[in-house]
Amino acid sequence: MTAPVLIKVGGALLENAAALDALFGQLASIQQSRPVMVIHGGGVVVEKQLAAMGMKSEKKNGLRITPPDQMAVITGALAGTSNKQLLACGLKSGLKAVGLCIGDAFTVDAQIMDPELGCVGYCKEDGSEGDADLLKLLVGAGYTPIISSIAVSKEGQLLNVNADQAALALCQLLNAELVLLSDVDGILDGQGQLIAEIDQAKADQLVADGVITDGMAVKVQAALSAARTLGRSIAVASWRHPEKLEDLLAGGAVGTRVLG
Ligand SMILES: Nc1ncnc2c1ncn2[C@@H]1O[C@H](COP(=O)(O)OP(=O)(O)O)[C@@H](O)[C@H]1O
Ligand SMILES: CC(=O)N[C@@H](CCC(=O)OP(=O)(O)O)C(=O)O
Repeated sequence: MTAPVLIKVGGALLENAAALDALFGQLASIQQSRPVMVIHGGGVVVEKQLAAMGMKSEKKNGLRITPPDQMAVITGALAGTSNKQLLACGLKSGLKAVGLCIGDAFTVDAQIMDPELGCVGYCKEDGSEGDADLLKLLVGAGYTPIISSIAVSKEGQLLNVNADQAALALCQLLNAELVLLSDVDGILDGQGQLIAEIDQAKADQLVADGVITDGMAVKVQAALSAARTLGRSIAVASWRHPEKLEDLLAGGAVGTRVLG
């Protein structure tokens, strides 16, 4: 089987119906020649739904502190609202889309990351304890899995996994080609210019200088880790330009290449 393409999309995409349609149109076209899977976030949706319930939310080093009493709302926002909205868009685009989470069939093995963060999940980075069977079955039969970052621990607890970290675990499990799509053109330098290529040393420097912060710092670490273990670069680009996706997959200069 050709290596699948794993596209990670960030939450802000869910608020942009035109961009969603354009992206899924491209994915349907790519799916003609190679399998596609989508892993998604939905931080914006989580924030809106927590606020609507009168709940406060905070992040620490780019990760959402997840008290147990917020887990039902967060699960609903990610595995429910966000996942099913993307599913609907995928189906409309002609894909045989299926909406899942990383906990289905214990695809990704996750455990509590740090009790101070509450129900935040940590995935084994190399995917060694996951189970790729379900996704291989679906992808082999021409389905397009659309997967949220809600995990289930071995003890049966629902966990909130950062979607970039979930993407990292999945791409390692499936040896997939990972593309991280966000609301920016790629990783930007101190002048707001796109960085074409970045390695660990350059990333560490930009994080230390406060140029790479918040969610982008988590994303870059996930991409560096995947690039290192898979032995190939990982692209960080924008979902605002889906027309560039095929060029990106063909190795063109689109977004930032994160080198291992
Ligand atoms: N150096 C940087 N280059 C680009 N974006 C950055 C940088 N540092 C911080 N960011 C922020 O990271 C955001 C993308 O990360 P995140 O919010 O987690 O996105 P997503 O939801 O797409 O995963 C950008 O919208 C931007 O505000
Ligand atoms: C632990 C943690 O931070 N979970 C994230 C999961 C969603 C996510 O990562 O969404 P984006 O890709 O849109 O940022 C959260 O609750 O926001």
